[in-house]
Amino acid sequence: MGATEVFQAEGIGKSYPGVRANDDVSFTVTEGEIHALLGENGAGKSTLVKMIYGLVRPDDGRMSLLGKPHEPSDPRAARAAGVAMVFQHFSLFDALTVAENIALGMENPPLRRELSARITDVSNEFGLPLNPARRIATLSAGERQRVEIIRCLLQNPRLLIMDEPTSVLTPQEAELLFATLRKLAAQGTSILYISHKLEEIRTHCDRATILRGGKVVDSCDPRAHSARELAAMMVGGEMRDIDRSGRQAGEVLLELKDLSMAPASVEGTALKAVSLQVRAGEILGIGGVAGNGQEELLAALSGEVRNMPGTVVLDGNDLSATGPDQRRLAGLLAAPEDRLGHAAVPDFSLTDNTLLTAGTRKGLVRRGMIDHSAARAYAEEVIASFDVRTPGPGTAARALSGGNLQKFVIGREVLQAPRVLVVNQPTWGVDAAAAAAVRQSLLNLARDGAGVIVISQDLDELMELSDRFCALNEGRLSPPRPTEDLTLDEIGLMLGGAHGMAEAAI
Ligand SMILES: Nc1ncnc2c1ncn2[C@@H]1O[C@H](COP(=O)(O)OP(=O)(O)OP(=O)(O)O)[C@@H](O)[C@H]1O
Repeated sequence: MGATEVFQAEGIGKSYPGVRANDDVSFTVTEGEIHALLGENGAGKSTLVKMIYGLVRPDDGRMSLLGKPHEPSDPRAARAAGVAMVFQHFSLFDALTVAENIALGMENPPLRRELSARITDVSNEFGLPLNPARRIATLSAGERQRVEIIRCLLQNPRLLIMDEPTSVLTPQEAELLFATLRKLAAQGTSILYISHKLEEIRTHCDRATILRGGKVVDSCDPRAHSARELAAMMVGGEMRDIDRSGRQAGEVLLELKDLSMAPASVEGTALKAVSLQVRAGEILGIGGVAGNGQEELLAALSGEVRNMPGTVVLDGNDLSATGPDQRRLAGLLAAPEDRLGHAAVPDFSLTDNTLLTAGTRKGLVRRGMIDHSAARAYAEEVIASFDVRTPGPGTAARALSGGNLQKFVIGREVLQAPRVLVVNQPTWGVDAAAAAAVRQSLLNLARDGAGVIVISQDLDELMELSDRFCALNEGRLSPPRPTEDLTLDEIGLMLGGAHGMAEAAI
């Protein structure tokens, strides 16, 4: 045994109804190590870290931290033992300042002035620029994450858990985060890191434990493997290549003409004279840092927000005054970014969740009557076609792992054969194999003659999928450019000045 052990799990098990989420999981994290947890959606990563952080109790096995038994009854006990966790979804109050939010999470907060000074110290020490007096509402996603990280660092954790921390960050913000994690590791803090971004894990992690179906199937030095090899270990088989063939741009299906729209909330972004065309058989990629009007654009297209006459035209018909149901019937479908709450009702079964968007177009609701067996059959079709890992269509949406719910949400729209499909962050939190499947389904949809708009912060994804690319920047859409000719530098320029970018690059 070389390096000092900080955390150890031995034979950990946890079952949910119909699912063995963790099965005989054993692994060790050593001092100052950045340790990746890898696995497909539903492999059991979140369940495992929730047990370490005291949110879930294991059914079997033992954990130890710094040589002592680790059996936290709640997160407070886990924090007291030296474990901190940064979640995928932030839990910050928009109306309060950075310092006020951090004070709220502390057991014995010091006086505000002293706390602000400590926040500034930690932020300087770890290169995470943050002003303690700023209101959360004014911060970018990357800055909000810094608040969460600094909150954790003030506890001097021995083990810091991060669940998909870079999925909301710009490339510059992600670099800043890794520089911070390196410093922390050099000081002896151990980091347990969940991510689906394999290149990121290869570059920054010292060790990887790979889970499949709740079991540890491998452990390796990720730097010694290609991303493809890591993906193969996760799925237990070879990755298939994406097939981009067979697409041909045809007639214009959807046209936005000078679409302007007030923001949905005070924190929102106004859309400013957005114009675009989507042709049959093509994928239009829209890049940009979150918060630059992406949600507003999706709401304007889905019909959740009505538009000025003549601004949204599908197949020559003005849809601007119509709501979501009429747009779906006409063939304009949308899958929003926030899957739990917006795209799906958490407490509804998957069957009932099909009714939300497929009710009319798939004939699951006729003259106000729900056809339950048709809805169930459609849910089953989505589950089978999109490889959604779940005990069945009666399962509540909230019981699915994040990536599996995303596959369900995208599948529910794709299988309705839209004329035009708009998706926002289609593979956010989705594992490499499932992301490839989701992307392939969008390519196939376009190949079969639909128009697709992909809104995403993942530039690699946009380069892989889109025929033309435009950037959304403070509610303005740049003119489209053919993706083939674009270099990453040019894309950077198109995104340049986007909200949060300049600051993150400092
Ligand atoms: N509260 C719960 N109730 C029922 N089943 C659950 C619950 N939480 C997790 N599961 C199930 O346990 C399994 C493991 O889920 P978990 O969220 O740990 O996976 P994951 O590897 O983190 O996935 P992802 O990468 O998609 O976040 C999944 O099949 C999931 O559906």
